[in-house]
Amino acid sequence: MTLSLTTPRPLIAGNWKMFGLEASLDEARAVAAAVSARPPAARVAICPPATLLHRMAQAMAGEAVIVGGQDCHPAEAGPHTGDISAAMLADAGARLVILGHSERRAAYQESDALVAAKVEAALAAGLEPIVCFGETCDQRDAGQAEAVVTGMARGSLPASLAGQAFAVAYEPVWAIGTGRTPTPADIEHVHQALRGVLVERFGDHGASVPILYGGSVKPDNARQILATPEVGGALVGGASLTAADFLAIIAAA
Ligand SMILES: O=C[C@H](O)COP(=O)(O)O
Repeated sequence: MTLSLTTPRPLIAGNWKMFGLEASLDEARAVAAAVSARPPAARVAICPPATLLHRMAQAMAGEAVIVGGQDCHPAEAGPHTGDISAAMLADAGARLVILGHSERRAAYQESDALVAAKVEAALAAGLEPIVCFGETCDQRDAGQAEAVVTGMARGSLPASLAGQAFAVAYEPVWAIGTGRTPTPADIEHVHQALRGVLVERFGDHGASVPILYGGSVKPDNARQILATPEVGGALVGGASLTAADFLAIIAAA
């Protein structure tokens, strides 16, 4: 990864999804111990399920690992059974939150407008959002990847992000959990298009917002993916569940 003085540190974020019980905290502790002993070039985050958030944040206190949530409700509080607000995430110790992940867009019909409202809620609670976009296999095959992803970005990134700390993630749906990845050229192409949207929306600030890649990032492909122009980090699913694999990806940044 080529870094200039104006390039922010890359971000390597682990998304544990709906995996992890109390014993899994040992993996996070192992990650924290390693990155604290030998600080990496990248910022490191882990986003556990909500049940582990508070305990992980306590375990990571004073460590160089940021703890984050995987979603939040757009409202500050209210009668929303089963939901969690951004303020609750922050209260539990989260400092960032993943929003608009394709698994939520697909399972709960989350629209770009809803994702944008969640981003507003996250900012109000002082959380750094990681906002996700990605095309399906059919959309890629139809040559629509760039148009789909930039359209999602325009609809999901509210103007209030101007000047705020945030990241975006390009996650092709067909690459998530499949072991398949786009070519570096294809990743660069979509990231360049996303950079164009970020600059169009946020000017100079948009030029420095990290654009993460996510979708089957593993220890054996991380170095190549992270060296791709315009890749500012990774959003890692399965390989973030074990300290050994996640640390290998962190070391590649
Ligand atoms: O949020 C993470 C992504 O969905 C990638 O998941 P994966 O690394 O298991 O493919």
